[in-house]
Amino acid sequence: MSDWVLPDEVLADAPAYTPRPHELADLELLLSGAYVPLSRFMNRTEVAAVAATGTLPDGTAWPSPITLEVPEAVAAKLDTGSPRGRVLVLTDPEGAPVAAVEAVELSPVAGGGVRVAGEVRRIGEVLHGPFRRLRATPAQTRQTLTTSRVLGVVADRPLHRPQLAEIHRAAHTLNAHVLILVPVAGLGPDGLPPAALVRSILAARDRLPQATIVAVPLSYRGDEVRDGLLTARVAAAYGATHLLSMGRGFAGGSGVRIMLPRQLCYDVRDGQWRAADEVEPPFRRQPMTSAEIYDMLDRGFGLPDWHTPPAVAAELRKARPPRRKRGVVVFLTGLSGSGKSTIARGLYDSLLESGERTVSLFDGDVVRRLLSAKLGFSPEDRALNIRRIGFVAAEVAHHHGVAICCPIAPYADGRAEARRMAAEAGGDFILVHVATPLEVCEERDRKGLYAKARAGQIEAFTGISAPYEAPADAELILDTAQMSVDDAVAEVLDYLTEGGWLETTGLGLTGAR
Ligand SMILES: Nc1ncnc2c1ncn2[C@@H]1O[C@H](COP(=O)(O)OS(=O)(=O)O)[C@@H](OP(=O)(O)O)[C@H]1O
Ligand SMILES: Nc1ncnc2c1ncn2[C@@H]1O[C@H](COP(=O)(O)OP(=O)(O)O)[C@@H](O)[C@H]1O
Repeated sequence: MSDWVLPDEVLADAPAYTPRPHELADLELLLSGAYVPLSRFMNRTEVAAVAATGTLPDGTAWPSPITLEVPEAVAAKLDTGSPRGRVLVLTDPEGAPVAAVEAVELSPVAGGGVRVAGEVRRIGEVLHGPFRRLRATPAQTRQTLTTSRVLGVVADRPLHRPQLAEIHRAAHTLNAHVLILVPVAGLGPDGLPPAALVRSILAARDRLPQATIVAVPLSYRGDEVRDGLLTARVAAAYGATHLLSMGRGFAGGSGVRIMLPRQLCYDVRDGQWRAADEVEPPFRRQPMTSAEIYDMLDRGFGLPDWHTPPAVAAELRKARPPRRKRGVVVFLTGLSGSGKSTIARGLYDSLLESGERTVSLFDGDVVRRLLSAKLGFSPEDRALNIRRIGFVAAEVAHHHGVAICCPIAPYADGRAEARRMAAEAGGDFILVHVATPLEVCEERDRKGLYAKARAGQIEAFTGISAPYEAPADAELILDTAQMSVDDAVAEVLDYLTEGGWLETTGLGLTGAR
């Protein structure tokens, strides 16, 4: 830690900025000492060293850059040369100050934005968020660990019986206390929201050996090897001497020894989980894969007792109700005049008629008049428009409703953000690309806008003078040049029915024109 002095009046005058979620998670880890010996956002030399050699300049192994990037407008308010001018207050998403960073170096990054390097200092407690009581710091956690061996387990997925058996076996072999670290900085690899993951782990508590459970703001960056190394480092900071690798490619070299799991299987003769080679094939039952587990939950089947303790199964049923009860966002994207609103209305009417699900329609006109009043069509305004739509749609999905939205949404980034928001709210997201060719949309020109755009009377018109990034991740693609309105609506309804979001019976198509 630095001996950085930070008087109150300096803080009061300092600019404030809310970092992105993964940066806030890094900030928490820096502040809590989980990234020891690192205590600051990295500077250029450190980032270069990590990229080139996988070490900090002092030789400490370090897999990933830990950086903070701010918009140019924020960086412009900082003066690295002056002790008062280089203070940046970092706030949580609600705007409450969490920390200050001493911006000793600013470096522009490709594609806009400026990287801010410097020490961080906590200036406010994070008071909110579920399961705060489980957020012990590494120092607090280490104090409670009295055994010489501590088996770390990064529980980024729920613990079913095979994993529980594995933990028992490893803890017994090592004669170690168990330290369960639950990553809570974002969606888990199975797409479970953090609070649901923690609940599922707590539900397995009485099936664990003596264990300490800690929620850690760890998030994965998408590179399994580096993520594994960083996780091992964090586990060591929390006091783990060993780390049980549960399907993840952890690697040693960070002060912990990696325990490779043995593939256990269920022995139908006595209901025990044993190493596969200890059970003869006719009596062996393999653990279920994540895909099998989630498929059962999606279809509303209970998880079997031989595989999952009932209390864990109950939590997972809550977190992931069957699709016919789960919230879902149906997001139609496409050019102006492609047919989004017409299909959305047909779908909405059908669902209202069937009465099977609660449904909200966020039609373009209503959105632009109310939710996004005063926004225009610059890339920034469109992004904000889609963020707002994605936000309210995710809230609908959170409460198990169906949200239908039909903005042009021309940018892949905005659509991805809407998808993420739905997932974080525990809902599903179905992207429907209404892929009617531009010529057909222009030919229809229902509102006469294409003619005006061609005549240069409307600036930045999608498809003419502004981009439309065709999705590569659409669940459904409809070309309305080739089909009737009824058929287009029926395709979406079929998709929802086949996927289990709607019951198979009772849907008429009378709403579609
Ligand atoms: N410059 C420009 N580009 C595209 N569209 C324009 C523009 N100016 C006005 N309009 C009208 O606004 C409707 C699109 O609004 P959206 O909210 O769906 O757009 S976006 O998702 O924010 O890009 C769109 O309606 P739809 O035809 O229903 O798609 C147009 O009628
Ligand atoms: N299969 C179809 N699906 C949807 N709209 C269609 C179809 N065939 C023709 N159309 C016509 O295309 C136009 C689409 O307009 P609209 O739904 O407002 O598009 P958008 O919301 O994408 O701007 C409507 O006049 C509609 O009647």
